Amino acid sequence: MPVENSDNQSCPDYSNEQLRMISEHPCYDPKAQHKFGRMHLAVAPKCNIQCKYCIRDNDCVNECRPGVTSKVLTPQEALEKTRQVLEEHPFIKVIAIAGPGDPLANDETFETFKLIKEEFPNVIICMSTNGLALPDRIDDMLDAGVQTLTVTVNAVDPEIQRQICDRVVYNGKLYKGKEAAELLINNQLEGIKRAIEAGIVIKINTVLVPDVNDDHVVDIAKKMNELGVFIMNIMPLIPQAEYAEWRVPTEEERKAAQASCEPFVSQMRHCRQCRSDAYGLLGEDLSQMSEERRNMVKMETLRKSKTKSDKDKDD
Ligand SMILES: C[S@@+](CC[C@H](N)C(=O)[O-])C[C@H]1O[C@@H](n2cnc3c(N)ncnc32)[C@H](O)[C@@H]1O
Ligand code: SF4
Ligand code: SF4
Repeated sequence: MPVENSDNQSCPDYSNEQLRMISEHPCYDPKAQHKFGRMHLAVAPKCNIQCKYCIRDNDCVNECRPGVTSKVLTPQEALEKTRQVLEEHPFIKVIAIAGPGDPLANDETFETFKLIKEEFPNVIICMSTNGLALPDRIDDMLDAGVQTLTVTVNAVDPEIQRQICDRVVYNGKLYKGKEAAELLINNQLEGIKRAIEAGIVIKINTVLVPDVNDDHVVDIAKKMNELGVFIMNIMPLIPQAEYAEWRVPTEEERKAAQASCEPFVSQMRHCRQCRSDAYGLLGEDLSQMSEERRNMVKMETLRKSKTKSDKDKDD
């Protein structure tokens, strides 16, 4: 069944199973965001590239941005956390690994997913990567049960990419400058193509960096359309690291970028730029709540599920 989208979009035909996953994934379907939650397991601290806007931090309790976590977990700790959280919050349907580094640069990612898939075969397994190692790890990802995947694509032109990331380590070798940017883009495009062929549903993240890639996002969207990417998430730059002095794109600039890309790839407009250990509904990160507030949310969830089962019995 083709997914509803613009006329000139070369969307693959999605299977019923893929459509079910999309409808239960709070980032892929805006209607799912108030019903279903996701949990990020922070098991992946290392990264194989250095984006000029990224700072990865552990022990951050109060900061709410990508790349931070309170603690890096081992695969076994991640499994135990999943047991506890899914029991208390059964509305969480997606178990994801999104850092604090790059999931494909950490073998713990695959160990964790295998443990989780064995015990919770019905959850949606999701991952977020820069895509450098994607062509090499598709089979490992399929073995580990990955079904939905986000790739961060900030440029499809190496001259623009090198202004955002110009250092990558691939097969033990350091690449710099334009060569690094070219390698990253080629692997991302090849990896996305192969992942889609393998049945993985793809979202891309694009960090909107004013005066660097803002006029270029539409070229990214056109390329993603050719590949059959499901949805594109244009996120505003959080100024830090080498981009600490850069300006944040205005709301108008972000909306204009989304509008220019919409004819080519559907746009996600409800991203919360979550932490690497966020869990719960998108707008209600339980990792950031006090014990007391968490218990209130838990009681409310139990109350709602009891009301629903009472209503189902009556019907
Ligand atoms: C922390 S990364 C983890 C996954 C993976 N390493 C990646 O880059 O896709 C998750 C997302 O946060 C984004 N991100 C990191 N630092 C950011 C910043 N300063 N401003 C906006 N987005 C940022 C990344 O580009 C990526 O899309
Ligand atoms: S790929 Fe992800 S974790 Fe690595 S430097 Fe870039 S944003 Fe940070
Ligand atoms: S950062 Fe955005 S895309 Fe990722 S889990 Fe949060 S809301 Fe979804």
